[in-house]
Amino acid sequence: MLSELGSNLAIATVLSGTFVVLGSVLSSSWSHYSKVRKAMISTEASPTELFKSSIVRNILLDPWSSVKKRAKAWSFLFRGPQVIQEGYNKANGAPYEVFAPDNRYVLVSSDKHIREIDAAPDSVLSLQAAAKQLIQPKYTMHNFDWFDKRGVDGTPLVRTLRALLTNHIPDILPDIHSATSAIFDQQLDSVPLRDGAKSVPLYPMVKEAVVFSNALAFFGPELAHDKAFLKSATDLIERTLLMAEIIRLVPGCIAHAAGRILTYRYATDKAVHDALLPVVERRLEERAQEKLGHSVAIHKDCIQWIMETSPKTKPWSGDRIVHELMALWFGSVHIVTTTICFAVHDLCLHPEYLEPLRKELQGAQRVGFEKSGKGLLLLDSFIRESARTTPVESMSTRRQALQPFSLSGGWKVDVGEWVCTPVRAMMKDPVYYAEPQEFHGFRFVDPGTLQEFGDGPDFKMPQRGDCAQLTDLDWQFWGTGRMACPGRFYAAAVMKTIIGLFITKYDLQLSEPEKSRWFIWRTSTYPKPSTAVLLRSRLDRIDFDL
Ligand code: HEM
Repeated sequence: MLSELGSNLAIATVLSGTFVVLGSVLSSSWSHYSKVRKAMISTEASPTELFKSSIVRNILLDPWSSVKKRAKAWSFLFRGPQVIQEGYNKANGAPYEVFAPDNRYVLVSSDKHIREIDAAPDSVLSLQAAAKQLIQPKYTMHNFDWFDKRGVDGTPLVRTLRALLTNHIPDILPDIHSATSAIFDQQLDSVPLRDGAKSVPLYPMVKEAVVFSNALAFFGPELAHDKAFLKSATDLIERTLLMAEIIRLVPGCIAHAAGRILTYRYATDKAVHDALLPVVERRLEERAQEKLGHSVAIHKDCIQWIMETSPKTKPWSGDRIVHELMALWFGSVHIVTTTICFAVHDLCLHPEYLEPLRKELQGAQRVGFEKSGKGLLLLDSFIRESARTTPVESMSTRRQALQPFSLSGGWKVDVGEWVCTPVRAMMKDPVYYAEPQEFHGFRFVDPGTLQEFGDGPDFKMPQRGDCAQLTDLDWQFWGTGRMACPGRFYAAAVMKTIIGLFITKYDLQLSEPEKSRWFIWRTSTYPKPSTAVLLRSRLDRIDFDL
């Protein structure tokens, strides 16, 4: 589906791009012409003076630059990370702008400007509004018309994830571990053994494990074991990506019609909604029964916690809870899957890290991880370095302006435009990281900790003393301040569990290391679903049991 997504988007883009570049040049020329005409009527300026103005010069004398500008905006779809990097290199720490076909983004990287974004009220800069533009929930999430402004009807989701799910991690890790191990065994069973190894496409293998983990954590064991539900819920993610992109790219006047047709033709949101709703309604009923003094089943999952933390004065309806769960599902499965895939690629490319990581996973550190869902410092550093060198996202801290917003120094963000951070470029900047282009899996480990794991190769630590951890908020990976990802502790624990299984169960290498392993769409770098890994079962393995 992801490769289908890539090729469908490419074809749709080339076709609609040609029309829209021409159309938008014509329409922008027309609107500039009208502005000039109005200006001529309303000012004292002579036509000659006005003719010298930049607008007239640009549009009437230099239509070519308008075409170039639009073409560049469309090229953002295929080379977004590069466009952002080029702007970053020129800006020298100052804000700068980039254009996509459907929007203008102002990118900021200094501490001062990032703090200004975080301090702006939700009624001025909104993460929710940016997310709404990104995934078009009205069409992709069963008509979910969420609020632009955060917390209008409470923020039970943030409390659910940040506190309740985080505390619950040690309880669910053993199930996630054993289910993932079984998923891996099953996937390998269907593949022939050649020269002692099996070649398995990595992305579907990881996706199945993440889908199970998140379904268990969010919806509970009943739905996590329902294969038909998991299939629809998995399709929902990739179709949402595809549909939202098409709706964003077609001209505004036909976006609604396109949305309706796509919903009718491709959507799986109804199936997911209809499977979740009775479960949620049953929970609401149980809560009512409990209030009357009846004893009811105990559930520990996000359905239950969102219900319990929703505002007492105006509790959320079943439908509202389901919509929130669907958005949570979409936002979490994909990013965790892709981040794990790149970390596994890095394990294949840097096999010298495997032995110390195995020692850690089979030693005393593991006990701490089982109890708290935290720790495993070598693996933590390896994942952080992998995400630093190959981040899925090139933009973070996205905020859409609901009112005009000005940054200190004069940069303006108009209503509808976004302000965000160039996370990928920042993570490759020598200002923040020594030898930023090089991969050093134990960059963030304290040398004493590394020594405990013995006499392996002499790992280079270009940033001695920097013991930053995966879940720390100093690197834009999880966003900024009060909006920073509330699911990061869960995400880190699941990533360590799944990557830990690859490390302890297999010797691994890329099947075709010379082939490209990713493709770009807008600001995202996606692992190619066809990339396969050669897995050799480690007969002498002591499994990383939980
Ligand atoms: C590698 C995995 C993940 C990454 C890189 C990631 C990254 C992010 C980022 C960059 C933001 C925006 C923060 C901002 O703009 O300031 C965010 C928000 C969010 N994330 Fe994650 N995330 C991940 C996994 C998860 C998971 C597994 C969950 C759920 C368990 C989750 C739930 C959320 C929610 C609900 C928000 C919105 C927070 C709000 O509205 O205040 N994320 N995440």
